[in-house]
Amino acid sequence: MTEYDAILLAGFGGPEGQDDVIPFLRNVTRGRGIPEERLEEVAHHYRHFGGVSPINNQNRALKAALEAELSFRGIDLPVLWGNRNWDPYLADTIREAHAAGHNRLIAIATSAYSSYSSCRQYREDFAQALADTGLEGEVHIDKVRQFFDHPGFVLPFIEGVTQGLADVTTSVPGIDLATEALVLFATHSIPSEDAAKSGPAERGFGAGGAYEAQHLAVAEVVMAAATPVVESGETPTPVDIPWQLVYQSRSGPPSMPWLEPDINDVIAELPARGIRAVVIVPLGFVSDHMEVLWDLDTEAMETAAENGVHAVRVPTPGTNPAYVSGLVDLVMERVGDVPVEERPALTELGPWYDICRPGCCENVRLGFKPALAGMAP
Ligand SMILES: CC1=C(CCC(=O)O)c2cc3nc(cc4[nH]c(cc5[nH]c(cc1n2)c(C)c5CCC(=O)O)c(CCC(=O)O)c4C)C(CCC(=O)O)=C3C
Ligand SMILES: [Fe+2]
Repeated sequence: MTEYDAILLAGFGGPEGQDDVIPFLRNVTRGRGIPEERLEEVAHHYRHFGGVSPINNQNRALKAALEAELSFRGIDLPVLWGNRNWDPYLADTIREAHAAGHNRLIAIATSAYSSYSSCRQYREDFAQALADTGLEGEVHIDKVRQFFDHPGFVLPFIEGVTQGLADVTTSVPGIDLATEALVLFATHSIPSEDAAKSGPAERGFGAGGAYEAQHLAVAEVVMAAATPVVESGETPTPVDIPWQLVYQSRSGPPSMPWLEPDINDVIAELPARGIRAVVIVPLGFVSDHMEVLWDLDTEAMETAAENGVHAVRVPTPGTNPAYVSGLVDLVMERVGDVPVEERPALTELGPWYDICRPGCCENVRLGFKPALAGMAP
């Protein structure tokens, strides 16, 4: 048994009004070398929605759903919510936790895959929050494993793709799913250099690192489970529907390589490939972020319409009961010190590590920063 006295739900944070937009963007991009034009562009996405990101309300809803699930299971752990880049900030949440007597926290970061931005940066910000509050040695923070292949995270995507393919079949009469449809698994692009450094070096993941390998492995699981089976003839045969991993939300200077191809470039080529419909899966996102509302629902949908391609976007896990219950399972496997071989994982890559390996997801440009919940370098 590992004794924890609270769950720390660690979010990214987002603006909640027009006045928050610029200060929020400055928080996110401090020291990052993001070009001014890119910031203006992103500010415009937020301004379009009244300066309000959906992310904070998504996290409020997730917190409430986790509390309900914990109470239903009779588990006495409060859920404390803190963000990396906006109010409520991690440091404030941790200070309040300590004041209320909670000193052994198990963190859930709202991010499923391995990379600097999606794992290590959360761990660095935990370390920074303890330094800022002077609570090093007083408050202890562990973090649940990256959960890209946990059934709770994957099931909502399986439901969504199944539903999306059914929608395509009815909306585009006579479509042949095997030749005229395409499932696009979309995730956040990251610098190629960060991708290569994602995950432990000794696992030998190749150029795209653990980040790309994890997305590809989960996409395969989703396709295998969501593919319709044709019942005609002797043996039911699954329809072999083409799918592809694509990237979105590229930032940084144009001279710096980021993961490609971009979802819009791929959609623009679809008429030439004879594709008439796409199912867009926000595989890299745990809930409706600005990247989903703008980059997918606005931009990618527009590109699809311009090219005469029917497009449906699958829901994010959000507060899907399977996801909420899966997150509680992830906490409870740590509380119960459940052995690795008994932990659920739907791909060969997992279950991922509780304690990140030395050098895992380091950022070569920003240099070394202390991080919690990992092995000593
Ligand atoms: C992998 C990844 C995730 C997924 C993992 C996770 O979920 O944590 C993610 C999530 C998010 N990213 C978000 C917002 C932003 N990300 C930016 C910048 C960047 N993201 C990066 C990567 C990722 N980002 C990177 C490599 C940069 C370049 C600068 C840097 O190296 O840090 C910028 C600056 C402007 C721009 O450059 O686009 C903004 C505003 C929001 C909030 C959205 C909302 O408000 O709903 C969320 C959830
Ligand atoms: Fe981001």
